[in-house]
Amino acid sequence: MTDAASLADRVREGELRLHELEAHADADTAAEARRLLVESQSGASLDSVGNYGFPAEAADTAIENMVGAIQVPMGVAGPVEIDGGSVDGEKYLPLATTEGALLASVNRGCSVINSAGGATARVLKSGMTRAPVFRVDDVAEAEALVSWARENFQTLKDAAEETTNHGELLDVTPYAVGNSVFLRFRYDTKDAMGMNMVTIATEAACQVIEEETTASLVAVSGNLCTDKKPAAINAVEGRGRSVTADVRIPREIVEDRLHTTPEAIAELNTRKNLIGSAKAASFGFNAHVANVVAAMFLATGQDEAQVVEGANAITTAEVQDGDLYVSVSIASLEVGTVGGGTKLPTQSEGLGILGVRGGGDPAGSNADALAEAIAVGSLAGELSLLSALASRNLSSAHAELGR
Ligand SMILES: CC(C)(COP(=O)([O-])OP(=O)([O-])OC[C@H]1O[C@@H](n2cnc3c(N)ncnc32)[C@H](O)[C@@H]1OP(=O)([O-])[O-])[C@@H](O)C(=O)NCCC(=O)NCCSC(=O)C[C@@](C)(O)CC(=O)[O-]
Ligand SMILES: NC(=O)C1=CN([C@@H]2O[C@H](COP(=O)(O)OP(=O)(O)OC[C@H]3O[C@@H](n4cnc5c(N)ncnc54)[C@H](OP(=O)(O)O)[C@@H]3O)[C@@H](O)[C@H]2O)C=CC1
Repeated sequence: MTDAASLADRVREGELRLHELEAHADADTAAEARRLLVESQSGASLDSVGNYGFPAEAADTAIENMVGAIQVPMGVAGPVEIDGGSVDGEKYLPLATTEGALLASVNRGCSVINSAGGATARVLKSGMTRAPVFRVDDVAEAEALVSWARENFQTLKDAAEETTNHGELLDVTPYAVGNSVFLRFRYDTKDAMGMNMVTIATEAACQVIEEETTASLVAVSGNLCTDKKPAAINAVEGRGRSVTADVRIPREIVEDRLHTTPEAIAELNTRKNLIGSAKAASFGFNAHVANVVAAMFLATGQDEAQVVEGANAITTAEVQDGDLYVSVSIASLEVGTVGGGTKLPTQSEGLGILGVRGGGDPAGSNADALAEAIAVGSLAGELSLLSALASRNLSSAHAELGR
């Protein structure tokens, strides 16, 4: 019997395990069986969680033990005019969030950017990293490993690239601490965010290192990568895409549309985003770039834990000949348009709104375009929030739209 109730009974009786139901029924039935089990054990209703709008099978490489889907509302801001290295023209920005006032804020920023003639965005550096950690006997061996890695880059590149059609090893940077050696591998992963790709490729290179040197691999990830943790190395060296967006806004537009002045925004940016962040020892010298990064990550199927790195952003604001110049530079924005969650039906539609679904031509251009769109969305959000703070209407806006 493979109906959901029978499957749930068989799990209760210890005949089947919760995670192996897909071997006995289609993915939707397996998810329904799990809901029945969880509902009976917890007393919770999972009616809404079970009311999802895609075949459960489409999520088979995205989740295990699936019971349904959490639905986050999605909206659009814009369209916003972007002059990018890989994205060009008017684009609606897809954002998924539960924070009332966020879309209104980004929308206002987009509308002001349009009135100023559009924003410029460029990816300035690109490369996904993986840094395995090796054990050696002492510092003499550490030095020998570091020298070997420097002299044998081509050998490591050949081994790594054997595992992928798209990935290219760009460089390997060694770091040694006593008898621990870290080799930070950096790859061009084209349109993939690349964490699976670079982990597989680096593991192949590590095998060669163990064969050719005295070093022992302790772990393919030694945290100097650094993935999904706050880390200065990403803020300084970059990880994924390092992307910048800017705009110059005439004074009249700042006064009419943002209810403040270029001077007030520039002062606020210095005291809040620069001095305040420095005093807090924050990596994020910005107001709420993470808001836009998180919302666009959810809407386009990115790995949501990497919002940690996406918050490594600096916002600048200055008065130029009476007008306002604002920029946002995100050091480590880890995005892809193929692989991972980008394949899911709703997320893939989110990418479609930006015209960046799947692989780009040339390879890598779609992920660059996505990074540039996120940077412009962040710029719009910064502009609007800084204006709301400068004109003292942040709390009233949230009281009106978010409660
Ligand atoms: C809320 C506004 C935009 C009002 O701003 P306003 O200027 O009073 O609004 P308006 O009614 O005059 O409309 C201006 C434009 O805003 C947009 N707009 C206006 N309303 C909507 C709406 N309902 N839906 C969609 N778009 C909307 C729209 O573009 C509109 O132009 P139009 O299209 O009409 O020509 C403004 O007060 C604002 O941006 N406030 C800031 C809110 C914000 O950024 N919240 C998120 C961040 S807060 C947080 O999470 C982080 C924090 C604060 O803790 C970080 C930190 O420490 O700094
Ligand atoms: N393994 C880990 O340690 C971690 C994994 N993750 C997860 O990894 C996933 C993302 O990894 P990622 O490697 O991006 O995705 P996938 O593992 O889904 O692999 C994407 C693959 O798509 C192929 N591909 C097809 N067209 C292109 C193109 N135009 N550009 C680039 N690649 C293309 C590549 O194959 P080929 O290589 O053959 O060329 C590439 O390896 C996410 O689900 C994330 O949550 C996140 C953090 C850590």
